[in-house]
Amino acid sequence: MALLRSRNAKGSNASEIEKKIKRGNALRQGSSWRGSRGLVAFLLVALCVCAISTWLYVTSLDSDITETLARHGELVSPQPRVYTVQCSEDYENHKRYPGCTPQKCGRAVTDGVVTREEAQVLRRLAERGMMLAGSEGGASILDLHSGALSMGKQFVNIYRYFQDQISDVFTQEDFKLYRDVRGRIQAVIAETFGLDPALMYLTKPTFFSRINSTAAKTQHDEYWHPHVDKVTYGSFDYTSLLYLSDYGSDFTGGRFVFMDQNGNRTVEPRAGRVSFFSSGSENLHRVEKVTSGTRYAITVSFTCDSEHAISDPALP
Ligand SMILES: O=C(O)CCC(=O)C(=O)O
Ligand SMILES: [Fe+2]
Repeated sequence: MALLRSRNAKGSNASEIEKKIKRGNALRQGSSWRGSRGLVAFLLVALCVCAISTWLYVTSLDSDITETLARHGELVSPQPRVYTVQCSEDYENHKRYPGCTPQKCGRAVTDGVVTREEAQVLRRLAERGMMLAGSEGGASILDLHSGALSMGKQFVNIYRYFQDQISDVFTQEDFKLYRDVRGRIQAVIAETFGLDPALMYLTKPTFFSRINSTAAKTQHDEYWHPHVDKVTYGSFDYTSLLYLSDYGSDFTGGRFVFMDQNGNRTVEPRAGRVSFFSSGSENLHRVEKVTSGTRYAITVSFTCDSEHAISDPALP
């Protein structure tokens, strides 16, 4: 009996030990599950941090832009949006022309000077002209005044090369529209910078540009380099750009960027939008590479020096 009891006692001891072991295992399992839950939470947080940093990095790559002066979707009208900047010393190395030489420098954007319909007519004119030839690389120009048109890796004079065919491509009305638009741009520049429009002259080059994402074949195709118009073109005192297509729908990339010391400021092209600025190094700028589609614009610039004046383009 005693043996039996002691065996029984041993038996109940054994089962208690077994229970304890099971409880211990269960507890250990529970705590390891809790441990792995902590690990999963940690991994999730780490993943989120990675995703947010990648997103921040990608958006910062997309734009080194500090400020957008005019977005594609907004209509800047009737008054131009004007940003004043301090004039550079560039003008001091040139003869001064009172009533024209920049005393107030800056940049401005307006959608109230050229209608979208007029921009479309000018764009068709550019398309027809460039259909005659065009660069092999991504950037073609057509200078209506000199007749220079990109052709392959060179330029041809459309007026000489295509002679009589030209009247099938451009009409007198096209040239009249160019003149009207040029006059309106001249007036808005004069008004904005406090100039006498009669003392400003159209200067060369004045050209249509067509840019797409084809790889550059020559230096002429490398439109994206930062530059100062007064240095690049010499005679320019005021530059204007009339956009003939829409950023975001006709093309991507291709924003105009003012490169200031404290950041980049961009203008998003919009058909009919005129962007204008004093041409000195206070307005260092570049065009972003076009990543898809085709971008059309016209550069129309003015000088204060009558010796650099050109007449409006006309059919020969
Ligand atoms: O097309 C543009 O937006 C700018 C062109 C330009 O910088 C230039 O013609 O000098
Ligand atoms: Fe420029």
